[in-house]
Amino acid sequence: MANSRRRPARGTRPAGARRPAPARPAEPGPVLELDVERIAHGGVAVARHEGRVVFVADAIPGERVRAQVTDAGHDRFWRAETVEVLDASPDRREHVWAEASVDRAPEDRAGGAEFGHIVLRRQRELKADVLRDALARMGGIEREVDVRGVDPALAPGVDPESGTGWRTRVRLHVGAEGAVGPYAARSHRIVPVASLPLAVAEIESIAPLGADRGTADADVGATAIDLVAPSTGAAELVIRTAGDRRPEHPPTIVERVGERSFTLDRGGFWQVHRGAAATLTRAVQAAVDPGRFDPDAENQDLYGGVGLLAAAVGDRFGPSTRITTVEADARATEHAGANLADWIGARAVTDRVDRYLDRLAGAADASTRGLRGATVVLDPPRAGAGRAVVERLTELRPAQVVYVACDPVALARDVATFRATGYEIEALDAFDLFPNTHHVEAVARFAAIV
Ligand SMILES: C[S@@+](CC[C@H](N)C(=O)[O-])C[C@H]1O[C@@H](n2cnc3c(N)ncnc32)[C@H](O)[C@@H]1O
Repeated sequence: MANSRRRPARGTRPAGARRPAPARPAEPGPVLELDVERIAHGGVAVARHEGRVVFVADAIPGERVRAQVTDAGHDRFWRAETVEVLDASPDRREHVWAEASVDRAPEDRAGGAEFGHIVLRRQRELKADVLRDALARMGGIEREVDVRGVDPALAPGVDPESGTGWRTRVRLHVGAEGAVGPYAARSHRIVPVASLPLAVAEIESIAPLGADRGTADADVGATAIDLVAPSTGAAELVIRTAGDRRPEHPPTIVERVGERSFTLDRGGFWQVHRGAAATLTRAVQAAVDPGRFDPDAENQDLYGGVGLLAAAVGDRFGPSTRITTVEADARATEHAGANLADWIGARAVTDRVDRYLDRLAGAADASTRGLRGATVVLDPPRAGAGRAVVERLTELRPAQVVYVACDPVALARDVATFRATGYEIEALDAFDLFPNTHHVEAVARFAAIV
């Protein structure tokens, strides 16, 4: 069971601790001088060597770098790590996290901040490039898009210049001999760190960092330490062990977004950037086309979590708006029901979205409207909604779908399915909810073209 706040004694190797992955894959190759061409999905850059693509980490398009090939085991491409920057981009800066810097050996670079050496403006341009390229190649549409930073007014404490101080959830791993830290950039090797600059200050202040604080969590069989800083109440530290099971009544926390409060399990899903929930609330409200919105239709918040985006829709269109939030996790649905209790028209359902849509399709006949005329908010996990869900959803002919996407390639694949089923993108916005990483969030509105 997870336990919080207990600080065990220093010491021995934990029974269930994960062994670090080997620092290098099996087939390291040569050190190359590479001209870096463009950015690829996943935060690595693309260069070429003797006709072969080389994915190179910690480089910026336009730079010339020396890179160690770490994986030469593929015919079509190799992987490499920058070990020296020979001709630096004007957009290169000192890494915001010293422990993730290119000055360190690649295997000792902390993961999770793979754009931290790039000025924010350029990070956002690169994210826009990836999104535009994915939409063109996989979605078949040419579309310009800007990636916008979070409005500083929505994220107190976040530094809008460096893009630090935003992460409200952090997982540190506990390894052999009690080492505690994030994983290295491209392996499961634990990198002990003295700072967590991407995290909000409350998390940094309670995290077991640095040699002096060390950790003895290993002694209680800890495999990870989760740090959670909700927008109300104190930050918490939760020790995870190998046999962890979710307790019947997990501790809850409360997150505030504007005037609204959302209760959720402490370990439950919540948008990670301090200003993300408010940013997406605004973005979804702006994305819904009021001309297509019918408050009496069977509006849906699919992959609804604890009801954040259903609330966004309800707050825009009024308390009698009908909306059903659908979520696979029963505890989250329970919270969604309570969080949305002041809406007469709100319902929370525990189900997998694919099964739920199948049931709706089965029930939609002359006597029910199904999703005709409805507005659907779709906020799937990183893998996207997928072809089966998009096909089933569009068969039900909603008036509009507002898709919140945290992966450009998954979005682009789903765009292709939407288009094949008679829906087109009408609006697209993108937000930098993960500064100093390669991740980007997009909000798109689809509507039927026939
Ligand atoms: C990206 S989160 C979005 C949650 C919510 N919209 C928010 O912004 O807080 C995706 C949610 O989908 C849920 N989920 C994942 N797979 C699902 C599925 N197949 N059917 C229903 N819900 C699912 C997860 O539990 C998670 O709460």
